[in-house]
Amino acid sequence: MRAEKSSFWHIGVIGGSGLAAGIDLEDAQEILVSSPFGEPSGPVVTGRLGGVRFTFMARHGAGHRIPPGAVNYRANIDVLKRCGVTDLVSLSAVGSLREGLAPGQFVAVDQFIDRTTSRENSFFGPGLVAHVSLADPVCGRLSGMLAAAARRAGGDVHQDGCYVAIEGPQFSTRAESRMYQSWGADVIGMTAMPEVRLAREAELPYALLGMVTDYDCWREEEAGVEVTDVLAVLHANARTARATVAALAAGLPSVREPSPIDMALEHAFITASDARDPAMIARLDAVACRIYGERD
Ligand SMILES: CSC[C@H]1O[C@H](OP(=O)(O)O)[C@H](O)[C@@H]1O
Ligand SMILES: Nc1ncnc2[nH]cnc12
Repeated sequence: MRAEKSSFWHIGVIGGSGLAAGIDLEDAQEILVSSPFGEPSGPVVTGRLGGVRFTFMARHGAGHRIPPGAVNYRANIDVLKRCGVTDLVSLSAVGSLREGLAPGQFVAVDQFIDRTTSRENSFFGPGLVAHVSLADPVCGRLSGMLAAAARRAGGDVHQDGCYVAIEGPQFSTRAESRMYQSWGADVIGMTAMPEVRLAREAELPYALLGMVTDYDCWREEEAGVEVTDVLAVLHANARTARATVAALAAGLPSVREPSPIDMALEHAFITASDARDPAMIARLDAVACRIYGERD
């Protein structure tokens, strides 16, 4: 395992609802990678796109078997890091909390409000305490390139969206939906948290492109969200989502300059070196490979 990231891009893509079929990769290989954090959502598919390595994982597993609250986000991020991913892109279905964000459009998300209640949200804990900064949870460089790629692929893309992550699996009540609007959230979903937190702990720059599928339930005159409507919009936009990934590959600079997020753990540990739990350290061989991984 590499201790430092190389100057080559290796883009991880986590495909959400409607994207379990994956992305089109050359020389694609399916690999089941195990993780000390338990079962990931499934195997990854790794291959190349325009000379760039991509590794894809279906967030809800093949056939969408795993609900948002049961996704093993830690194992998924650990596995992607273990594969050598340098940067991580999430393609997610989101509901809109704004009139101006219509179904079929895309939103580059840059902020989050976490309303999830029962998920493992850190790789660290008793025996090894770490606090990373999450003030700017998304990588501006990656998010900018992803949004530009989505536009080149024909998508209508809004910038600077705030995503409220709910526990689900039920959709919100109308009162909740209006409350989230009043908090300044623009879109709503069930999966970005704790994925964003864990990507940062794993020193992986992260960007999320939301595909707006519905208006949630804040519009009095409209019925609540139905999965069939969500899926209809997703299927109509799946081609653009795939074309976005291809456009991202085509638009990446040939050399990956380092990101400050590559060093997110640098000042995060607070547990004294001699008080750190060796068992905790052992399972961080991928997540914190820069610090605790085997060196070549
Ligand atoms: C099928 S609608 C609800 C479902 O869709 C979103 O998932 P993902 O972010 O993986 O695309 C949403 O967060 C819910 O999990
Ligand atoms: N309205 C909504 N609420 C939560 N998650 C969603 N995913 C897509 N639409 C959603």
